[in-house]
Amino acid sequence: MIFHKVTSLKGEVTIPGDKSISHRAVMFGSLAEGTTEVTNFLQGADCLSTISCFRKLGIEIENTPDRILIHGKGLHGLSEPTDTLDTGNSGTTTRLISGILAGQPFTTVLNGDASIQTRPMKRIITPLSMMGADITSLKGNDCAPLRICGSQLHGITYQSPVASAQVKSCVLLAGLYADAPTSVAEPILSRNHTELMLTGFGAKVTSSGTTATIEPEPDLKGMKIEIPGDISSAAYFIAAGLIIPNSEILVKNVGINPTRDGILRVAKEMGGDITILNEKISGGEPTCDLLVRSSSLKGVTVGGEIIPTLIDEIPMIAVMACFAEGTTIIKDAQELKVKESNRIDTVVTNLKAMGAHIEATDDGMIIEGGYPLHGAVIDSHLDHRIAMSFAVGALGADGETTIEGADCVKISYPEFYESLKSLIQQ
Ligand SMILES: O=C(O)C1=C[C@@H](OP(=O)(O)O)[C@@H](O)[C@H](O)C1
Ligand SMILES: C=C(OP(=O)(O)O)C(=O)O
Repeated sequence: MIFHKVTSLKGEVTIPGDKSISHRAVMFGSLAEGTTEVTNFLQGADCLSTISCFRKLGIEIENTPDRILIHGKGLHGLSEPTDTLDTGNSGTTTRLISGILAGQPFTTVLNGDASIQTRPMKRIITPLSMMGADITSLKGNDCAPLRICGSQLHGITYQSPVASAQVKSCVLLAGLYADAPTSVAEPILSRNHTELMLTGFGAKVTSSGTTATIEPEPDLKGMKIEIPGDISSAAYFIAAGLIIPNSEILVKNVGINPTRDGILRVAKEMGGDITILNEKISGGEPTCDLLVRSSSLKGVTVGGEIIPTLIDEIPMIAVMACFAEGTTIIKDAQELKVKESNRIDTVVTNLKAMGAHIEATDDGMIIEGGYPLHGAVIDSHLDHRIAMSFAVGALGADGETTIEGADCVKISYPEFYESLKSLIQQ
């Protein structure tokens, strides 16, 4: 897909449903008694992978344009699938479903695409094995394909070495099937959608600092869920509005859960002109609209506790930093190496191709902003976050930019390019 520099972005965009929350609605709705009705569900390929897996586990799920109906069968209502569950490109599907499958009285094999088959699964194999699960990486490389022979699980207290909501959620979901309460502590608090939504379904989940604890065998009851817009998708329009001159974008329906809102805090610290409007609670999560205007940005240091709250937005922050005066340092972000692509490498290589002054570090990158970017051929590595971040960067770069594998945005934001184009002023 080819992009050129634009002079101004104006208008409004409504952000589609949150990917993390959409996955969880399907999973928890499947484990609840009765029907769960979900509106503003994200029809991205990752969430469709979750639907397909739960259908194979015997759950009837009606997917219509205005709502999803999940006919849950209760905690013990899943049935043995007849073939491998395909988790596609989705780390969230792979890791969360593994926690559920560990507690089932049957064996399942899970696999996904080439990217999923390189993503680390030892981080879930270790705690699930401590709980008594029999889980094997079939190629012996601690990645998918995984075979999970479910069994009676034991409650554990687990200290996770990584701040990861996927690890935390996996262990808490296995804890639904354990013989005693299960606790997970993490080095820094990660997104808490699992804790919030499971509580809504009737589970007993308590959180204290960076530790979450779940009681086993709750009666989960189907419910209605309105999914808020995904701040990780909003990030592209926030950045676009700030870096493109003469721009004003109203970004509507953005989830601003404090465990996810790091991008807003960083954009404001960089000098971004962002006004929060219409704050409300939707589906148990805080949401708002954001009015974003072109701004003169300055470099910042991003590291420590804020990292889990903006981990998926770092490619966009790196591109934004090229349009800011001064130095931006991104650190404590080693997790970027184990996403859909190695996002330290893919960001640094592609930004260098556009003329940016950027160096990779072991846990992030250092960017000298203020040097104009020029068009280049960008390899997305089929990573949706890379394609979207560079599409925005291309609108501020001189000349022509080609994004290879641009179609991968279907993973988390199928309408991304249409929404971006609708803002371009001729
Ligand atoms: O739990 C989730 O929904 C997610 C957690 C994060 O991954 P980690 O748990 O690996 O940090 C994030 O990068 C991913 O996009 C979605
Ligand atoms: C890392 C991501 O997702 P997942 O881990 O679910 O593949 C992402 O969406 O940026």
